[in-house]
Amino acid sequence: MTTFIDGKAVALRVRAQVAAEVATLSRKPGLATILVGDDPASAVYVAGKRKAVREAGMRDLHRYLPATVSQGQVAAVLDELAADPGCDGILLQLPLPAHLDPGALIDRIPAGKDVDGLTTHSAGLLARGENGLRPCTPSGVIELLASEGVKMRGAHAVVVGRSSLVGHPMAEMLLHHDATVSVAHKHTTDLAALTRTADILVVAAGVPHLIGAEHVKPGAAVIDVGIHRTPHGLTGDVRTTELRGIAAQVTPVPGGVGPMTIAMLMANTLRAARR
Ligand SMILES: Nc1nc(=O)c2c([nH]1)NC[C@@H]1CN(c3ccc(C(=O)N[C@@H](CCC(=O)O)C(=O)O)cc3)C=[N+]21
Repeated sequence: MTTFIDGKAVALRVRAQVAAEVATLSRKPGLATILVGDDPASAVYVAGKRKAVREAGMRDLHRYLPATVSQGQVAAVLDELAADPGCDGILLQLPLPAHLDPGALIDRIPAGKDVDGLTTHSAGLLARGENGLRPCTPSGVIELLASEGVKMRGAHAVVVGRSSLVGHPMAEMLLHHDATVSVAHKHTTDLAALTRTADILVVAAGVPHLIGAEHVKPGAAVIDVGIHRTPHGLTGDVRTTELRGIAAQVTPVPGGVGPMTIAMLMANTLRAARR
């Protein structure tokens, strides 16, 4: 029996809880999403985040900047939001146009407003296991595993992908939950041999349909972080239908990890506002 994890339902629960707590605050938390340029996928994700902000009873402080904007102009917007007491969280949507340096811009966000958990400061707190704001997508994966009762302590977790947005923080968060963690990437010599030893398999490779039945141990929990727009609709990094009857749990795309990313962003913004 394979359970298809309903990420949308878990996300709605998290968002409802955030909204209930926001309603008790004397001041509405504000989240600034910053979208640079006209990448159509980014526009969809940012629209989803702004809708969630409004539905949580928070203030939408969205900024749009044209693709031709300079590094200094983006920095000025970030600095203005950093100084604004009504702004509790700042999210710079990635990817940025190629002429901009994302690392330098992200690091202008103060740690207390880093609701994406992507600054050098937040990454350092995560690496040291200290309190801080955590990246939303790996937080959402942890929340999904917990809500499904998947045991992390002592499990072998394999993370496919090592990006600073997902793979790397994901591995660290699984470590903090006492899993034994392996990280695979494009230079891994025998991917299937490694992933077949995984009790928990988190796939964040950015390669459509990379993972199939031959990669999965019977009874494993498989989390698909990939999201790709094809002429036939959205698909992930996992050939999910092949895993029916093999995996114990699997997340669909859409309706799996994506909605959790947005839910954890709302939870981070509430946390940032409280401090
Ligand atoms: N600074 C930054 N922070 C991010 O968190 C960030 C980012 N940059 N860049 C891109 C990725 C991607 N991402 C998603 C958010 C929601 C869905 C989502 O809601 N997906 C829906 C489908 C929505 C659709 O139609 O595409 C689902 O999977 O069911 C997906 C992907 C956040 N990202």
